[in-house]
Amino acid sequence: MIELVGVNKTFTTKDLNVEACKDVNLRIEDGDIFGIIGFSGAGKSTLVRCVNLLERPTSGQVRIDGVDITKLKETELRKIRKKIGMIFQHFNLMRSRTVYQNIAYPLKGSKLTKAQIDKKVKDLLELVGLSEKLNAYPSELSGGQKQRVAIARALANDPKVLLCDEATSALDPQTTSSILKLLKEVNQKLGITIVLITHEMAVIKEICNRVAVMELGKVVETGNILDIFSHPKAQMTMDFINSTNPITKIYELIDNGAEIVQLHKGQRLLKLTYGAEETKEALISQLSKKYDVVCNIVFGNVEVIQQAALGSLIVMLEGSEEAMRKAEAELKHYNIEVEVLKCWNN
Ligand SMILES: Nc1ncnc2c1ncn2[C@@H]1O[C@H](COP(=O)(O)OP(=O)(O)OP(=O)(O)O)[C@@H](O)[C@H]1O
Repeated sequence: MIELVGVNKTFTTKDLNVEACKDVNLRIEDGDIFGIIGFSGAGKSTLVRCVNLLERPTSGQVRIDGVDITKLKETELRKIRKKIGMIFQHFNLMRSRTVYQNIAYPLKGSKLTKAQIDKKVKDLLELVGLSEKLNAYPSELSGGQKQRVAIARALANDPKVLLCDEATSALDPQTTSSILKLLKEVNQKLGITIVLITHEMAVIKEICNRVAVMELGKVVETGNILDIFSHPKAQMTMDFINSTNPITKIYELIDNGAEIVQLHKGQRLLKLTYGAEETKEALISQLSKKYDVVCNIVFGNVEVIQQAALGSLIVMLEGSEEAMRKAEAELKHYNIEVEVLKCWNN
């Protein structure tokens, strides 16, 4: 388990102090694929580099399996670092060495025999699907292939944790997907905990089970991926979620005064977000019967996150003020997020 306790990191330059991480408290369980999302400059890279002390926190603790590694001597720290692999946006491969040599490099000075190293490298190449490229040089590989080599190299020392610093940001969507699939395989087959930083919610959605949202050095929200997607609290989280949901087209339509969102007296436009549990209730049809409101679906979207359905609906509600207020309260009672997008009088 990784715990960050009250982690602060301030960079002091000639003319200013930058507080890159402010009082960060996080707990990452063994086996998690933990995402850290934030815009550029939010402090994600600094935070993830604090986990293996590539950056030393200005204050606070970094506990790995209960041990505060900021207090360890250099030799002890080196041992811990071997158990924390890392991959980067720009791969950081050694250009003058072959794929095979890149992967074997971290095993230099290990107790393994040459034959054992050879087996290990070949097994890793097979795991990342690049067995035929063992004698190629990095310049002869695509971006996705380079990242596969970097993953194999990061796994050479049998780490317990793999830190991924924007590992897919330089890759096209299809290659991103294949690398994320590989990371998931690494997590499931080898039981390696993955900490992944990104500025793309689509990446988080595809493989993470937990997420922390960072803004200006602070963690503004953290939780299970489905809870975060179905009931986000921080504005920053909502912005990230909206960035991957086609339903947010509605905001553009409202801004442009499109016909489809024009309201008449007694109408109200709502956005409803609901998780798997809530979909079991036929709530929309019940509402109409119970509260004498008309509820028309304007459009909707359902996506599957961590094998659970998450729905969003844009609905037009029509009825008396009292009836609509009660209908909205009923929706909230069933744990459905209700956002009033527009009322007839404004
Ligand atoms: N070595 C450094 N010296 C001074 N300031 C730094 C240093 N490293 C990072 N910073 C500053 O710390 C803040 C957080 O940077 P960081 O790279 O952690 O953010 P990020 O969320 O990873 O952004 P990006 O996605 O653009 O890499 C930024 O304002 C950055 O300029």
